[in-house]
Amino acid sequence: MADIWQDAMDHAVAIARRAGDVVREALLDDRMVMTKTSSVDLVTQTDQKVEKLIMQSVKDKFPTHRLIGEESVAAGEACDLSDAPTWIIDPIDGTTNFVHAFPFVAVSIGFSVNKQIEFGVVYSCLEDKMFTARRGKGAFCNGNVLQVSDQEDIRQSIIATEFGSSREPEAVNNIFSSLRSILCIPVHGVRTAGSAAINMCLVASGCVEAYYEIGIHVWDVAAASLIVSEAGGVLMDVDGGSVDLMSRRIVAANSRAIAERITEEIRSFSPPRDDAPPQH
Ligand SMILES: O=P(O)(O)OC[C@@]1(O)O[C@H](CO)[C@@H](O)[C@@H]1O
Ligand SMILES: [Mg+2]
Ligand SMILES: [Mg+2]
Repeated sequence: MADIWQDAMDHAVAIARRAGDVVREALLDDRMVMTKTSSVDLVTQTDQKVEKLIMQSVKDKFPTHRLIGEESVAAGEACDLSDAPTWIIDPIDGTTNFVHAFPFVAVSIGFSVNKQIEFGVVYSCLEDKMFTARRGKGAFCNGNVLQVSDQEDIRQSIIATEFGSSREPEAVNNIFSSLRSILCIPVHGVRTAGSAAINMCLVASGCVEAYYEIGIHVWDVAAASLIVSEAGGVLMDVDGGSVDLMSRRIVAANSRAIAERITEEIRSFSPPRDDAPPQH
């Protein structure tokens, strides 16, 4: 039976690759840096240019589809996920890495129907790695099958996370408290790629056993969430319940056991949801 979303997924891969060309070309220019929620929450004209490129291409080809984009939301658009076919876009996941030419910079495109991710595309454009997943059909990197790690012992695992963009002492203490508890399980190591999407693709690739973070947004993780689950991984809320991609909290792991062990060490809190009414 023909896959009704194959055309859309093919378009996502093609536009992600084209967006990657724009990112690589921009690396050669002087990257004008702006800030958003804090002095370390960076955005560039390339983020905005890439999001416009992706969104316009979707509007032209799929005019009835809805769009959620990081930079559009930052400019005041709503972040409401309905049952309608919806493209969930992070034009550059890893903007700080982009500004510093640190080689983990991803274009992330998730596609949701009835609030279920149907396909995910994460293009790590400085590595030229195209991560893809179609619901029920597996996860791939440049066409090669992805499978999570079979490591069952967390003490022989590497865990990924991010420090986020807050430099408020209380928020930083919270992050480091969880980090210290996890490091001292002990685990083999903790890594931060600087991109949630790439951290999750590393889980899907079997390179790290788990990734967790509080503070992510739906556009950081929508595409990679399917890539993890189609590679045999598990998604969970930081308190151990079901993951909610709008909650800004996630654990992605190679197994339920390791995911649950991670949740035991996280000092959880609840940031304002992505779909929360705007604060006036
Ligand atoms: O702003 P960007 O570059 O799209 O997001 C970069 C990022 O590192 O910030 C989030 C919070 O730490 C991470 O989850 C996410 O991947
Ligand atoms: Mg991001
Ligand atoms: Mg971004």
